[in-house]
Amino acid sequence: MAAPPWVSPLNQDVLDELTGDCSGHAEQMGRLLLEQVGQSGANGIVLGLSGGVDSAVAAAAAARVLRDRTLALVMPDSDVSPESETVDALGLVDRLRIGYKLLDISPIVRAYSLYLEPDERARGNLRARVRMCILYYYANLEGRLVVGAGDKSERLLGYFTKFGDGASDVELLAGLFKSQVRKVAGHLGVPGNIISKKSSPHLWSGHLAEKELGASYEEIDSILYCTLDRGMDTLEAAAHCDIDKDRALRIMEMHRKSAHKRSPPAGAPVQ
Ligand SMILES: Nc1ncnc2c1ncn2[C@@H]1O[C@H](COP(=O)(O)OP(=O)(O)OC[C@H]2O[C@@H]([n+]3cccc(C(=O)O)c3)[C@H](O)[C@@H]2O)[C@@H](O)[C@H]1O
Ligand SMILES: Nc1ncnc2c1ncn2[C@@H]1O[C@H](COP(=O)(O)OP(=O)(O)OP(=O)(O)O)[C@@H](O)[C@H]1O
Ligand SMILES: [Mg+2]
Repeated sequence: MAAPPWVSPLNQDVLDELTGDCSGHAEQMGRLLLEQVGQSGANGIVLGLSGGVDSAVAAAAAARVLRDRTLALVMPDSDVSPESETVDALGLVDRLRIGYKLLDISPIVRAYSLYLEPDERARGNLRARVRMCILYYYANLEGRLVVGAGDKSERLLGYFTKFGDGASDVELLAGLFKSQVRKVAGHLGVPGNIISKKSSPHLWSGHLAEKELGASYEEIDSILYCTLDRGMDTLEAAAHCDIDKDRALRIMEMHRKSAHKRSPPAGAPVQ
């Protein structure tokens, strides 16, 4: 089968280097969770479980150390979420033996839409923000911390909804590129179909991450790794990774333009 148009040939050595030894990451995530729950005095954690690989890894890491204190919220919007995602999320909850609630957010999103002019992107981000509100509802109700599952690739590109899925008390995957998350998922026993499925925010029908981003995660991870972790300039990284230079420049442009999503709001004190 021909590769989709947003995928270009790639230097596999770079990817092999960055996904090299992933054996310690699951333990690190467990330590971070225990430390944050311990220090805050929280009763446990709550996380959104979509059926995608990021939240599956977060849930599996949490189940290892806080099985009885982990609540997974499965929150499809039945107007746009594929049913297969909910089936995968519920299957994982069963396998991990963690507590869960299934809540269809479609009536909530529809209620907003009664009063707001239509816009696909704004409504898509609203879905992420409705999920955030429900996560914090349960955090308040049951004394839990909200655990976010944005990976390093998404965070560095700003590929998340500000104050939506980007809002949390603990970011569990922020140190792992998407390629690393997929490998750690294997160590944690996440089912193969969740690991290999195409990444998607499902904020609207037919929404696919790599299509919207215009590059594959392998390309994105290689460029971000070579520039930000290994200190190459963008064109050097593009040549090193065998990636089209305009694509590499676009990736780094997304990184620069999204700096505001990784910082406190302008004017807010940082201490
Ligand atoms: N320079 C600046 N300084 C300070 N603030 C700035 C700003 N530029 C924009 N802003 C603010 O940021 C807002 C835009 O950010 P935002 O509301 O997030 O919206 P935006 O970045 O336009 O959209 C979110 C993106 O993340 C993707 N996403 C969302 C959720 C989950 C996932 C996933 O992978 O699962 C992916 C989604 O597909 C979309 O591409 C602006 O409306 C403005 O309020
Ligand atoms: N239907 C859903 N139910 C519960 N939480 C959700 C749902 N959709 C998204 N989320 C939350 O928003 C986060 C961001 O979604 P995102 O699509 O980036 O992650 P993912 O689905 O776990 O993995 P992938 O990025 O590979 O699709 C998820 O990790 C999850 O916590
Ligand atoms: Mg997803």
